[in-house]
Order: sequence, then C-alpha cells, then structure tokens
Amino acid sequence: MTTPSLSTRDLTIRFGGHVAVNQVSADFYPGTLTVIVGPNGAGKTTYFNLISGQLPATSGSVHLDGVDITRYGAARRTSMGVGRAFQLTNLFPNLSVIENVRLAVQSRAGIGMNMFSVWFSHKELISRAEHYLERVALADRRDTRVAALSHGDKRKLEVAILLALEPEVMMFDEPTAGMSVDEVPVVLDLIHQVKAERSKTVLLVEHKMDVVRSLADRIIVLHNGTLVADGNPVEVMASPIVQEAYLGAPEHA
Ligand SMILES: Nc1ncnc2c1ncn2[C@@H]1O[C@H](COP(=O)(O)OP(=O)(O)OP(=O)(O)O)[C@@H](O)[C@H]1O
Repeated sequence: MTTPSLSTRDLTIRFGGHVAVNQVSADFYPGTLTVIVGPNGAGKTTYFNLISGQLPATSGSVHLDGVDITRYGAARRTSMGVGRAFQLTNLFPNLSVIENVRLAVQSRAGIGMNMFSVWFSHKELISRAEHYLERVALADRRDTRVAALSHGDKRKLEVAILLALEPEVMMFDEPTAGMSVDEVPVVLDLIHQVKAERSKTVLLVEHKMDVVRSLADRIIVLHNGTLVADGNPVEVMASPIVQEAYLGAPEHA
C-alpha cells in the first residue's frame, strides 16, 4: 500500500470535561474517498476541525505526507495541501463569484491574496477561475455579488474554490446540506469526478446514507468521539454495532 497522505494518531480534544474526539487514529490514502458517519454530536466536525487546523489538539498528532502538522495553523495547512469546503465562512460576500474563485486560483499559484498586485497574468487567472465555475455550473452567476447568491449556489461556489486550490486532501462537510433537490446532483457529480481521478485523498462527513453508499470507498464511524468502526462500506454497514446504532433507524435523507 502507498504512504498515507494524511494520518491522525490518538487525536484528542477536550472541551472542559468533555472529550469530543477521543484518541482517533486513522490513515488516509490518495485515491480513496472516506466517509465519516456517526450520530449528531459524535465528533465528526470536530475531527475535521482538528485535521484542518481550526481547533488545536489536546493531544495526539496529525501528519501530512509524513510531516507533523499538529502545531500548524489552518492557513499553513491549507497552503500545504489540506483543503476544506468550509460552511460558507471562506467566501468574500462583497466580491463577485468570479473574483472569489480568482483569489483561490491566485493563492494556489503562490501569487498571494493581494488582488491589485498582479495585473500581468490577470487574464490567465480569470480563465482558470471560469473553468472552475463551469465545473460547478455557476458560469451564469459569474458577475453576481456573492451576498446575493442562493444558499445552494454559495455551496457550489465553495466547491469551486476548493477545486481551484487543488489540494492534495479534500474535505467536504455535508456538501449538499441545505441544497434544493435539483442542485444536489451537480455537487455529487463533481465529487464523483474527483473520486474518479483517483489522485486526491477525499474525506466527507455525510448523514445522507444514499450519498454515503454511492460515494464511499471506506467508512469510518465515530461515536462519542471514538472511532468504533473503520473499513470497506459493505463490512462497516453490515457490522452489528453500525446496524444497531446508526443504520437500523430510518435514514436522514
Ligand atoms: N467549541 C466547542 N466547545 C465545546 N464543545 C464543543 C465545541 N465544539 C464541539 N463541541 C461538542 O463536541 C461534540 C462533538 O460535536 P461535533 O459538532 O463535532 O459533532 P458532529 O458529529 O459533527 O455532529 P453533527 O452531526 O450534529 O454535526 C458535541 O458534544 C459538541 O457539543
């Protein structure tokens, strides 16, 4: 097996007396899409926050390509290749859709975030940004101010920004949450495409079991902050603990 691109070892965070993520160890590989499931409050988003650097670990470690990034902040992790579609918090609401993606393309190109500094390659940056907008079916909203977008279009824009950053590790936290039924396929198709390319390490937090079934190469189950199952979807779905605790009940979908 290849070297993991991302690893967590005994990763733990406490909030006062509450252990929200408890000694979670897992390796994530390029070309594999792992879905993290578990009941509300299981620690899925907190685990994501520990990986992307939004929260500092109480103990344990996070490694990217063998480098210990546990003490690195979120921005540094992003620049190293840990990309995450945030829940709308990384959008610039007063800029247009295309400018938001252009800034991500620019950041990926290592030019920096100063939008007034690099006129010489502006055309190329815009052309790259347009490519990503087309991929998420947002080309017709190109010049719309982000604040005026529908919720679903903002979520699609987040995905465009994530794609534009071309991260090695791509993290999606319920990417279709709050989307209308007709908007969902665009985002799911994109994640399918990313998965088909088989070069990225993809992590997905998802409640909708039909989405989990269609996308997962591997499923991790968290419960009370602890990893209770980890394996291929058929095995994990069939395991008694998962059947009883999470999958026996009617699905969230
Ligand atoms: N900043 C915080 N301070 C205190 N407690 C927190 C904080 N963030 C998360 N928690 C607690 O940690 C636990 C795990 O929360 P988390 O949001 O990670 O769960 P989740 O599995 O993502 O749930 P959901 O499916 O509802 O999104 C919960 O009990 C939550 O209340």
